[in-house]
Amino acid sequence: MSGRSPAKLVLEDGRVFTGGAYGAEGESLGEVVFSTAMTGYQETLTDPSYHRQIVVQTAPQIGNTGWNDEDDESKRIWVAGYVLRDPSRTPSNWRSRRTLAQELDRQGIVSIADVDTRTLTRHIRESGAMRAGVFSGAALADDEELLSRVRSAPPMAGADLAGDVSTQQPYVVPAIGERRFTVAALDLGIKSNTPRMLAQRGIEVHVLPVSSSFEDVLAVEPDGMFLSNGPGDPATADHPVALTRAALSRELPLFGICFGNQILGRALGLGTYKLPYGHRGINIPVVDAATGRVAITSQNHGFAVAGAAGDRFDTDFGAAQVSHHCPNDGSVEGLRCTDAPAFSVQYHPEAAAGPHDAAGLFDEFVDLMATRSASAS
Ligand SMILES: NC(=O)CC[C@H](N)C(=O)O
Repeated sequence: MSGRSPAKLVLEDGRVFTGGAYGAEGESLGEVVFSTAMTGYQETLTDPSYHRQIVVQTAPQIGNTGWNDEDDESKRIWVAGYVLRDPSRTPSNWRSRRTLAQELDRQGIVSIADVDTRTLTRHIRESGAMRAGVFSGAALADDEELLSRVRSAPPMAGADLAGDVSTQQPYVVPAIGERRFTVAALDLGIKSNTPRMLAQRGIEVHVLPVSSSFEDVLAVEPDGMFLSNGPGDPATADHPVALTRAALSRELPLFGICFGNQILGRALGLGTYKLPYGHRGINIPVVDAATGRVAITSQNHGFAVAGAAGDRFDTDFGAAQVSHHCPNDGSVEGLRCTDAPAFSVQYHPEAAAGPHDAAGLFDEFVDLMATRSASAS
């Protein structure tokens, strides 16, 4: 027996899972999604792309390395709630400062443990990601009442969330070593490791609020523009799409990750759609159309760009193609312009804790800026 007080996870379709209260007690509402990552839970919890989502970990034991003061991907935990099978009772790691449960409690994240996460994950795979709520303590009530609270929450489709997570003020992450390039990074929910990996390549990163104008972008005299990951439905990201179109028409070198891939897709005239249950994990294969090579990647998205493996299409900015796809479901995993210096991927080259197969994409961005500045001078 865990000794935990009762808690419930209630799904929008009426399915109820019982477990024990973990972290903070109370109520959390969001979209329930599962991640198959078996490590890196601290990075998952602090990834702003998980804003308004209740994350289920399929790995049964989570929390073994506790919580440290170095690995956060942002200033806080963003997941709305957390669902676990069997949290570690005795974390052990030289960097650990407190337990996962303590940190969830400290940040008020209402979570649930002792859940049959295997059954739950199968249910989400069959019925799709949907709204849900975690309830414990004073928030517990009968199932009908809890279900009506879940159904009153806003769905993820149509949610415009980048403004909730973006920085209010611009800030600069200096280049490590000699500064080679300056990049304007639009913060749609950027993870700390992204500016770090750019900085390691001699890039001075100006992280800009999502509300920035194209004049704000140009004011940093950028050699390139970067579109970050972020939460919410890409169909709502009209302003970032407009900024991207402005960058494309000026032939400003551009690189986008995840939400950034969806925004580039829209800027090129493609649609986006909601996947049934998304891709969340750290061992998801991606095929490169140019070489046929497969990379094992970290992913976290619920939407995708409409298209198919290897598609070539005309855009307002010349030709472009689907550069990568996922062999699991055939969905688009990358875009590349042929006539403009722009590319993007749906997966995460900045992934920490790994895998690192895709880290070379940051070098490609550097090469794109180097080619561009050589041809301009
Ligand atoms: N990690 C991300 O950038 C996610 C992008 C988008 N919110 C999605 O779920 O598809």
